[in-house]
Amino acid sequence: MSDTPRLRLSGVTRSFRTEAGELPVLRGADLDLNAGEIVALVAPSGTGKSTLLHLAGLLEKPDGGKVIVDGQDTSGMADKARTALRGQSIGFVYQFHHLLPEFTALENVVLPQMAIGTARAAAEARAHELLASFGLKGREAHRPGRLSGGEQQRVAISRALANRPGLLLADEPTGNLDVGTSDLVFEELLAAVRNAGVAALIATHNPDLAARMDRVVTLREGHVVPA
Ligand SMILES: Nc1ncnc2c1ncn2[C@@H]1O[C@H](COP(=O)(O)OP(=O)(O)OP(=O)(O)O)[C@@H](O)[C@H]1O
Repeated sequence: MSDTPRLRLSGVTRSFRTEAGELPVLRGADLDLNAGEIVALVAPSGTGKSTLLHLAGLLEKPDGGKVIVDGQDTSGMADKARTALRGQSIGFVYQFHHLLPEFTALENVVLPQMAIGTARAAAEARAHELLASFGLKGREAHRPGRLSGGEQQRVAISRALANRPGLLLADEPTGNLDVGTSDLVFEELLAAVRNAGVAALIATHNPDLAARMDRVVTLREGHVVPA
């Protein structure tokens, strides 16, 4: 495994224009995430967790500072290159599954692989393997609407890991599940991430879940600091 951090945020700034004026959310945030490291992001509502995850995930650009993914500085990158890097190196899990409702569980895991050029047969084999590892053997042909909330999140996690990303970003990944299911799915998520040696940044409001990760950070006055 290389020593290059899977994610490096360096002096990242981001503010939003609001009716009350300029709202500085991130004021020079620094964070290094090494391969295999699982970090919890626990911070009060409105302090910038989603903003940070969107910037780390190359969904938005910072006003200043650097977002470096797998050693690649994304600052001056063209949109096409950012999209390619995102597809190849970053997996996302959201609070709500965001699966494509018209496609089966299998297809939802196959499509992001085909989007980066994986052949269908190989993508299907990988999808079968991932879904089986989350206990979804026999459910591959179901559409999301016919799966339980926990099953939907397991498909979403399979999808996030499908391209073997170096970095997984998750925003309250089990936040919409009941407590028992949330614990179970969260354990499965952590096990899969550890197995794959993926670096993960996981925002959660749940201190019990955060305690199971390697490190807990928070946001204070626009900076990432140890919790
Ligand atoms: N596009 C935007 N335009 C204006 N203000 C925004 C925008 N996005 C976020 N904000 C503001 O920036 C601050 C941080 O928002 P963000 O969603 O990152 O917080 P959060 O910590 O993820 O909150 P929560 O835990 O409630 O999801 C909030 O005050 C929010 O209102």
